[in-house]
Amino acid sequence: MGVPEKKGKMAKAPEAEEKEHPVKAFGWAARDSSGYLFPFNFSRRETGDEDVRLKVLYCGICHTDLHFIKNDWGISLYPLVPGHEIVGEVTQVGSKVKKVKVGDKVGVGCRAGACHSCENCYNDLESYCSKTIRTYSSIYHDGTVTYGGYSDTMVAEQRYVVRFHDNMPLDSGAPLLCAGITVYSPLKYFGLGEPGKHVGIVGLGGVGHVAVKFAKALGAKVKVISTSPSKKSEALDRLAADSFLVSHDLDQMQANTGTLDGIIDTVSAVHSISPLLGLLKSHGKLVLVGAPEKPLELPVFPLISGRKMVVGSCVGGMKETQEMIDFASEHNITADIEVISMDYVNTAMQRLVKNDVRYRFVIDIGNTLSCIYNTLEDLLLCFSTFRLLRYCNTL
Ligand SMILES: NC(=O)c1ccc[n+]([C@@H]2O[C@H](COP(=O)([O-])OP(=O)(O)OC[C@H]3O[C@@H](n4cnc5c(N)ncnc54)[C@H](O)[C@@H]3O)[C@@H](O)[C@H]2O)c1
Ligand SMILES: [Zn+2]
Ligand SMILES: [Zn+2]
Repeated sequence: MGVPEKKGKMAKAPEAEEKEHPVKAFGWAARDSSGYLFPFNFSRRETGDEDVRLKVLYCGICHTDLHFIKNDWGISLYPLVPGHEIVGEVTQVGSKVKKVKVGDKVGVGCRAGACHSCENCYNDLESYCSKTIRTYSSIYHDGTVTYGGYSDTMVAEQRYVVRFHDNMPLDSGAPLLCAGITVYSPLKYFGLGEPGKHVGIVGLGGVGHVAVKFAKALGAKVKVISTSPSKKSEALDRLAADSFLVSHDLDQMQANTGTLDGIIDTVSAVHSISPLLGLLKSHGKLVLVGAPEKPLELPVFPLISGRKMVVGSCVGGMKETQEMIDFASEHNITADIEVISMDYVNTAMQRLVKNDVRYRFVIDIGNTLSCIYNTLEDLLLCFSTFRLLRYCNTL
């Protein structure tokens, strides 16, 4: 997800916003920073001329969802429906939509809108627009709060919809809409995803494991740098990385000094970047995409002496997101996933905190969200009937 600047205290969405649009929607939302998600009724706008409506089928769980539901960055709007790795089937299109048609399989990622008139927008870099609108927990053009993909239905402007190819599985393809573009974009922009380049990937989680796949497919040599020696065989055998380095093994780190052209750092928590800078060649680039809630310490001397760069990257523009999906489709790149039902989401969040997932949870929204809804309705109906019968008996 686009990582926003930290601002002030948590905001609260006005209660009235939950039902202010004409189209009923149902999802799961966090109501406060306890991070617990509950079933939630809300509403979505009508399908506008430029809009695509979809039935949500799958939605990945990004660590950003966890940051947001816990208000780690101080910008969460509650109630908050997370989810920005959304795949679904188009059910309706506006009169000006040319890009997709009813029945197409499409994806919606981290962005719902932008100003479309600034330099970044002209250059198809919507995620860097100062008025960028996130898929959830953001304020849309009409002043209402955006809600994400842990929900049955979604509506998105066609510019923010990407086409899925027939050979792309919908469940394991979903995480590419955030994790995929988050690594594809800096690999391309910083010239690291190229034959002859040696790239390090730090943090073998949802974003990191996809980074290995894209970097390999783009022709780079890949080294995984991890705190967990247990991930070595997975990195080498399952993800086809070229080598593996345990970050707290000082001998291994020393032996690899000055070997990497660049590093993509996906770590979600505060950590020391000093040892990573040591792994870079002169003029090497450390690209931060992980978004810890507190600032990292920046050691200046290794930067000066090696003319090294520490840079950041925020998802990617919509044109590049489509390019990434096309590339992934051509090279059979998908995420390694564990598909879960909607009612497992709170357990999944607890497991994500403990890094207990290989490597991305994906919620089977299409088959499990409506069931829960129906089950809840059925339960309410049974309860009412039961009370009625009891009432009759006592007469
Ligand atoms: N820049 C962007 O546009 C963008 C996009 C997507 C996600 N993100 C951010 O990237 C981060 C990773 O997201 P994810 O979905 O891959 O999360 P994840 O939980 O799947 O993976 C995080 C990885 O970091 C490792 N890690 C955690 N704490 C660590 C520590 N102290 N030291 C070393 N390694 C540690 C974990 O073992 C895991 O491999 C999150 O902060 C997320 O918000 C940023
Ligand atoms: Zn994300
Ligand atoms: Zn703009």
